[in-house]
Amino acid sequence: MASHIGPATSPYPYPQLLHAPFGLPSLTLRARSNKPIASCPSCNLGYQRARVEQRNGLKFERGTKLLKDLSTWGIGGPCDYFVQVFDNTQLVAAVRFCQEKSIRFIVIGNGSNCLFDDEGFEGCVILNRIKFLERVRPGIYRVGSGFRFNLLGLKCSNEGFAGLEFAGGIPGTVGGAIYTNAGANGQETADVIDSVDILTTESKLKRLGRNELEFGYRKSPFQCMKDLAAIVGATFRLQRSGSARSRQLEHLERRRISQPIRERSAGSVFRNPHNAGVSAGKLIEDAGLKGMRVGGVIVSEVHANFLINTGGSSSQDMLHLIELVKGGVLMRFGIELEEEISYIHPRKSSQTL
Ligand SMILES: NC(=O)C1=CN([C@@H]2O[C@H](COP(=O)(O)OP(=O)(O)OC[C@H]3O[C@@H](n4cnc5c(N)ncnc54)[C@H](OP(=O)(O)O)[C@@H]3O)[C@@H](O)[C@H]2O)C=CC1
Ligand SMILES: C=C(O[C@H]1[C@H](O)[C@@H](CO)O[C@H](OP(=O)(O)OP(=O)(O)OC[C@H]2O[C@@H](n3ccc(=O)[nH]c3=O)[C@H](O)[C@@H]2O)[C@@H]1NC(C)=O)C(=O)O
Repeated sequence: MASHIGPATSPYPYPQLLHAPFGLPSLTLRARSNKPIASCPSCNLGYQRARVEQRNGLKFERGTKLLKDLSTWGIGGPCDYFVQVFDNTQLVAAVRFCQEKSIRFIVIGNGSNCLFDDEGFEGCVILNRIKFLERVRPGIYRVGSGFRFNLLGLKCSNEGFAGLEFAGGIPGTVGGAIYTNAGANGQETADVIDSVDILTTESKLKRLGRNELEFGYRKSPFQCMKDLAAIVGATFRLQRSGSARSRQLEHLERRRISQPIRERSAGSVFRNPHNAGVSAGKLIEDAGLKGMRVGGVIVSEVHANFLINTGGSSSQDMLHLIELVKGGVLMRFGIELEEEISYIHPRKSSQTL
């Protein structure tokens, strides 16, 4: 998406309080710019004063936010700027701020489909918290893109409407689900979209009807929309059904048994290969790769398409294991797996691995 605006200007170092670990002698710490950091007068340890930039009621945290705290994998270093937005006006203001400063930005939801880098992100990370839910008519739900997809799925099914049963148990946001065209159990997000509201890079709000949007398996038009700043909301059209909730409970139970839901993962790492008639997870298992480990990352014994951060994993560990898995499947079956997750490069705009 066109989330990367202007050159990557990285005025590091930003603020972290960089106190040295307890017991260590006083150090002159250096941030990534190699500029020395001032000494703390009280404890004589190196530090930088935390800085927050305020603009139009928004608080931009500079250099203190660790991306590992924003991703389900628990991996990622600091971002130059971090801001949370709760409505469209704030989102517009955040995007304008980035444009004025010529800094890149990305919009994230729950970080359940992202691999951040240990080096962090030279730009601004906008955390989407646009969370309204409106019942327009029975079966028609208008919802903010920061609304939890799991919760939307549970509510709709409980209220007797079918189409979003599969969303139960999916850890992302509505925006992330639309962007990735999330799917499971034979259903996908695109099936029930009526329209999607977006913010363009020219700060225009636009409503796109379902017939203007072409989706595919784990593909949406938003992934290559040049003037997209963010998805801000969507309207879903569901069908009345007395069995939606019981179907959802069955899916949830199957998910609980077949996926390592309590571990640190990003769901399926690879898309299922097109026309191969077999899932990526099965291919990885049959290539003998379950349990393969690099540093803190392991191929799950429960579902081989899930790579688990067992603790202390680096982004390099993850990238390395992804390459090993791809290589193993290619060698054994001649099939090239394609990543489903997005890798957020610290400096480059491209997010493909
Ligand atoms: N089936 C399953 O069990 C699982 C499914 N998933 C899938 O991953 C999805 C990820 O959701 P979530 O965690 O919220 O997403 P993330 O925060 O992980 O973001 C993933 C990508 O989606 C884009 N994105 C997210 N929100 C928006 C938005 N409002 N507007 C435009 N682009 C957006 C971002 O693009 P950019 O970087 O370009 O800004 C980002 O790279 C889930 O909904 C689901 O599809 C994940 C785990 C398990
Ligand atoms: C988890 C995600 O979505 C999941 C979604 O939850 C499930 C449930 O419908 O179906 C897809 O997985 P999947 O194709 O691996 O589905 P599963 O039902 O788990 O497995 C398919 C087949 O492969 C076999 N299988 C799976 C994993 C494994 O390690 N070994 C194995 O043999 C299973 O036994 C089954 O016969 C989605 N993944 C993709 C890439 O399409 C996600 O997108 O992050």
